[in-house]
Amino acid sequence: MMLQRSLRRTRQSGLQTLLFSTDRRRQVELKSQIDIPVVVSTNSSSSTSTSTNIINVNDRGDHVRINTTFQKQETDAPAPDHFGVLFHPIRKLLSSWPASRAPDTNGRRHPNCIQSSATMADPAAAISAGAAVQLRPKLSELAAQISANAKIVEDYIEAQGLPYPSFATDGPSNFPIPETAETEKIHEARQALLTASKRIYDLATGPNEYLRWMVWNYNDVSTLHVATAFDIPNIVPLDGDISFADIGKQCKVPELKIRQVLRLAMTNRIFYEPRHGYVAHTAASKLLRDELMRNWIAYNTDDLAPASLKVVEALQTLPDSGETSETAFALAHGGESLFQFLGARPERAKRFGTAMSAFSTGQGYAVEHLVNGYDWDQLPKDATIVDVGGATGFVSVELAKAHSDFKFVVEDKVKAQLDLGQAQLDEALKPRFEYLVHDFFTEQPIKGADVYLIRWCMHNWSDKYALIMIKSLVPALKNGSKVIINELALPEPNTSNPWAERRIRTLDMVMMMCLNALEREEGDWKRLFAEADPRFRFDGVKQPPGCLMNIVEATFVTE
Ligand SMILES: C[S@@+](CC[C@H](N)C(=O)[O-])C[C@H]1O[C@@H](n2cnc3c(N)ncnc32)[C@H](O)[C@@H]1O
Repeated sequence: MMLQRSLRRTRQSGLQTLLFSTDRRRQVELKSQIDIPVVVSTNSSSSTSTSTNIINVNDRGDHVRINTTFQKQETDAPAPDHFGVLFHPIRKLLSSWPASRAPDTNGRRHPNCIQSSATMADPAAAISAGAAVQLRPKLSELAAQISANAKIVEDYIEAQGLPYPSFATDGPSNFPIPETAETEKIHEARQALLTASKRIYDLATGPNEYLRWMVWNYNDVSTLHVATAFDIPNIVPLDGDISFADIGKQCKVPELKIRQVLRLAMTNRIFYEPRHGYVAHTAASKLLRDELMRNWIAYNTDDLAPASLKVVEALQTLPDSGETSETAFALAHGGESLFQFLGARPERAKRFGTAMSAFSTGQGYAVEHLVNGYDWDQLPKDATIVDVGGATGFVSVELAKAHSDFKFVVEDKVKAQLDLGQAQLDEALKPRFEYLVHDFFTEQPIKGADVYLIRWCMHNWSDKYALIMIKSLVPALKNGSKVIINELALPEPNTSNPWAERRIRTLDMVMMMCLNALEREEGDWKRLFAEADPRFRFDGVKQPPGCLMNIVEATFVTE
């Protein structure tokens, strides 16, 4: 009866919440509106009767409804804690969240998620519980979450004397709170703020309007396209303003049309009108002067947007293709694959390179996550690492700095990249480095290395080619050789922070559109290794804390 005693105690004390310890890593708040009739718990045996209950759980601020069916159970095992029996299904749900799938950037389940991933007993049930989280938020609860989390964030900014977030011309271009161990909680609050804000906006819009607006988003993209293509961010002075008429003259576009475009852009806080007929910069429009941002926008508007309108045709005419030449991108660009297209246009290739670096050099993608997030010390002290598709070898260089006896072979098909890496290599590292032109679709020439590292290469290729890539390694592998792949492993739906999830699912879609490729789930990785060779032991997927990428590992076992 310990649960009943606890509930009674809570009601008597007038508290609104109970603290429920699920595992050593965290505590979950449960609203005290729990009314579950039959629970028996003793020190030596436990039993529950069958009953179906709807429990309103507030899991760190999110409202969740879970339908729980309890089977009648008799067991001699001591109840793990006073909620252990009653909440066994929920407890299982929460604690089965595997460390290898740390779902948010800080290695914890996102506060707005209740279900775990592959290892859960009934992922489908959990996903539907997760869907309930997303589909049935209450406006007032969301508003309360927004208010509470905004206060946490604001208090921190003010206490630290940081610049206040703003779209004013002198506003900071990034959210002002740095990502450090100390600010972890503040960033959690910011994430919760973003998630609740999006939900309340969607809810208050309603499905009908929401859909109409969603499909109109290309107009927003078009304003960015026009602004950057006509160099308007550089025409508008950093201080002061300029008339629509003068912008029109400089762009050789009628004033009226410039005004039409910019006044829509202004609704997104890109430029603003400080006085009638005049345009000035906001913090966002100022960023459009930045070369990385302009490359990112141009790559998306010129190269990808036309491809996005060809996805239907690609799926209708070439649904099963895994070829890079049979993609929506190729349909939109005269039959050229992305690689052919870039190969024939050095300027576009350069722009693609900088756009990609803008996307993937952020904090969550830093090489240090691979250097610090994998147990390299388990390898022989003088291990040989082959950096397959390693470009200049910059990843190997970082590993070499941390492990003074490791040796490296950097392989790439593009000799120019290897030459550049070799030219930049520190004298002290030279004795431990080799560079080799190699096509990763052909047999691996470096035999018996301890690790074959593949970073950001596999997601460019369909399973057909990913399989060839892994099989090409097999003749070189010795017993115990490891294949380490460092890129993404898609989480189960609703198990990660919703913003991170949208980002990687968008990337997944882009990989299909451009290359008939994909971002893979843990199960996809496991299947690839099993298909490549039965001697692979799949060791799983890890996500270092704070990292947006995953480390996929398999060991070749012959003895
Ligand atoms: C996205 S980059 C990844 C580079 C690096 N591993 C990293 O972590 O940033 C992909 C690399 O694969 C190389 N590559 C593409 N096709 C290749 C092939 N068939 N054989 C070997 N390298 C290839 C490219 O030249 C490029 O350097």
